[in-house]
Amino acid sequence: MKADPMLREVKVEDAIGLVLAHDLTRIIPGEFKGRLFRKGHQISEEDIPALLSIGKEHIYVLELAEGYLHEDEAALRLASAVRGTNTERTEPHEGKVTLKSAIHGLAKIDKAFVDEVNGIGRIVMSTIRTNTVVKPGQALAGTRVIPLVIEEEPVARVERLAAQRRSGQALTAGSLEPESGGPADAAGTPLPAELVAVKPFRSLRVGLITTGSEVFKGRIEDKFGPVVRAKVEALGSKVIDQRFTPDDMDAIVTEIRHFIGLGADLILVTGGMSVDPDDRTPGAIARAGARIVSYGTPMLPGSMLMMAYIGSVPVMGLPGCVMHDPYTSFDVLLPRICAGEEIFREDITEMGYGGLLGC
Ligand SMILES: Nc1nc2c(c(=O)[nH]1)N[C@H]1C(S)=C(S)[C@@H](COP(=O)(O)OP(=O)(O)OC[C@H]3O[C@@H](n4cnc5c(N)ncnc54)[C@H](O)[C@@H]3O)O[C@H]1N2
Ligand code: MOO
Repeated sequence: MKADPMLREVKVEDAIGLVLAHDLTRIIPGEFKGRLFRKGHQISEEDIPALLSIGKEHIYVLELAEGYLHEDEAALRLASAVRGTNTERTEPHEGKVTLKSAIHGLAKIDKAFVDEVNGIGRIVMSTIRTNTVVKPGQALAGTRVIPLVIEEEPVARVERLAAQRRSGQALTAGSLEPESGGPADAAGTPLPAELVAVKPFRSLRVGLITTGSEVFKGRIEDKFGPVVRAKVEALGSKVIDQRFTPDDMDAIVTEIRHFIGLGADLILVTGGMSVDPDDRTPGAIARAGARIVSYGTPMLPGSMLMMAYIGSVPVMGLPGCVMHDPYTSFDVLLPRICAGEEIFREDITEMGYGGLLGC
């Protein structure tokens, strides 16, 4: 391999007293993968057998020229440029910097920005998917550059892209010219964008309505309530009350209005969502005066879910599979609602791609 002009190649036996230019990794399959020596380590005579054992007969000593960055510094600058609210940054490790969540919340990752950065070349920005629920300490993004030493320009370009994106200007691929289409408020004023960030969950007061004559009349025990309650509580919200109704539209409408009157932040109506004559929930949500965002969600399981709003209060019709399957369309939408986001028709339609999980 051709040596970089900033790196002086030295035989290991001649390296005593010199300083390593980068972390050195040891891999023993099935046992160990990690750093054997840290960048900046001063080589001593005892290190020589270990270096030879990982195949190093020569090492690089770093002499950085003007306008060039070491991989650690480049990774740090990239991570700092993209880091948003409620994130923590690690120190470089083997040339990589990780951004982690500082809180339990909803990861927000700007996919278009990530694509743009990775299109530059020799720069890696690897992230989890946006709208993932994350715990404190969970990794959100990793940054690194491919060469050990890189010109400053591509890193500075990411910094410029990040600054422009944050200031609410979307970018056309490959250019730094702003275009319309960035995040904006209702008046069309551009909003600052987050590139890698975590939104905290709000504590919502949730009204739960369980429909079904078989449950109402005591023929079977309610199994929906405990499942929904656990999902709501896991996100830091609370079910303020659970009301039961038979398969009767007026009764369901009455309970929806009851929770609106109580000032609930979210209303969940379980069961009665499919095609039987006794399935009254979608009609009841509409009759209660809701604006229907969608009846039908292109995700399996969870295809019969209804997303609606009465004023600003989200109302969801939850099909039977929410009680049965561990991960459905409800588990995609609930965290976003708990993070204070409004769900639009487009959010629903894009759930189809990758949404076939079973059922
Ligand atoms: N021909 C079609 N069949 C089905 C369709 C369809 O589009 N066409 N959709 C399927 C999907 S998807 C689902 S999900 C299910 C059920 O949806 P529903 O929300 O209408 O569920 P129910 O009919 O109300 O109940 C189904 C099943 O679950 C029991 N149940 C309901 N609530 C409770 C509760 N609180 N506790 C315990 N058990 C409950 C209920 O007794 C029924 O056995 O429909 C598919 N079929
Ligand atoms: O809504 Mo069903 O909810 O796809 O199994």
